[in-house]
Amino acid sequence: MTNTGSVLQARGLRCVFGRGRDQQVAVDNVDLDILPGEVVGVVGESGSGKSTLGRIITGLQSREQGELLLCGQPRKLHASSAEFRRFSGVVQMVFQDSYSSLNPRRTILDSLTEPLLLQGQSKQTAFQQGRAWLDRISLSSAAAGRYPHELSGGQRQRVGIARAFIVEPKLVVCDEAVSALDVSVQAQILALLKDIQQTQNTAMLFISHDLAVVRHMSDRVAVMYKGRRVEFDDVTRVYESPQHEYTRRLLSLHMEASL
Ligand SMILES: Nc1ncnc2c1ncn2[C@@H]1O[C@H](COP(=O)(O)OP(=O)(O)OP(=O)(O)O)[C@@H](O)[C@H]1O
Repeated sequence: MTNTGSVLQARGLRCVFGRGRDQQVAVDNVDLDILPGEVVGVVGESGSGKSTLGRIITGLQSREQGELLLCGQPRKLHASSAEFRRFSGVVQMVFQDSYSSLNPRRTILDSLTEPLLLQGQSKQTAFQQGRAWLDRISLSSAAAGRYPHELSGGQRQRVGIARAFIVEPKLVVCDEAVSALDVSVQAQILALLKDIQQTQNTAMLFISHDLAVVRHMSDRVAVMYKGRRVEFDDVTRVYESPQHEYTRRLLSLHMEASL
């Protein structure tokens, strides 16, 4: 695979869970590329392999096969904490449940600045940046010393987003980043995410089962079906003239649900 300046280049990714008759091919021969600053949405029904794909890219999940380059650097097949750390300045993740990225026993400022400290920054510089980020995500300075359970779901997700972007990674994988939030809060969080992503010109893999949200956020969209990427194109083209039968079905279900 040649390095074309893409933030992410993936060829033939494959991930299998279980053995024998219980074997489940979660991600099956998936190719993907993401350009600097581009937002690629991933849609598909439950169990189609969206999260597994995102976890392979962030290094939280091993894969059996496939080449994966992040900013031209090959990522190993096996997930490990060393591999995760090696790429932490390049790729970060925003989880559905912000409790997954925030340690319940650590203060908000400690959790927020952890990625900076892992990169070797001094505590003083990291805390300074952390406080500036709290301001940027519209949290008061009092939030610095609070614990995750003392914040609302929306505030926690703001911190989860800031924690992912604080190291200025080239790529952020968002897995159902707003699905756990009230509809009224979702729009604010999406606006914040888009604003930070555009200001930092960060590429994003935006995984969601919500087709309207993906259309709003993405430049291109990949449609997953039974572990396969069945369509991958400009978001308007996919939504207005879907080529694959499964995409047409998914879109018509979405239309019915929104009537
Ligand atoms: N750790 C695991 N162990 C065993 N099977 C798994 C594991 N993670 C995922 N799977 C299986 O892999 C398939 C893909 O799951 P995945 O979570 O990637 O789908 P998804 O499209 O993200 O679904 P959802 O929208 O419900 O989160 C599913 O059949 C799932 O049951």
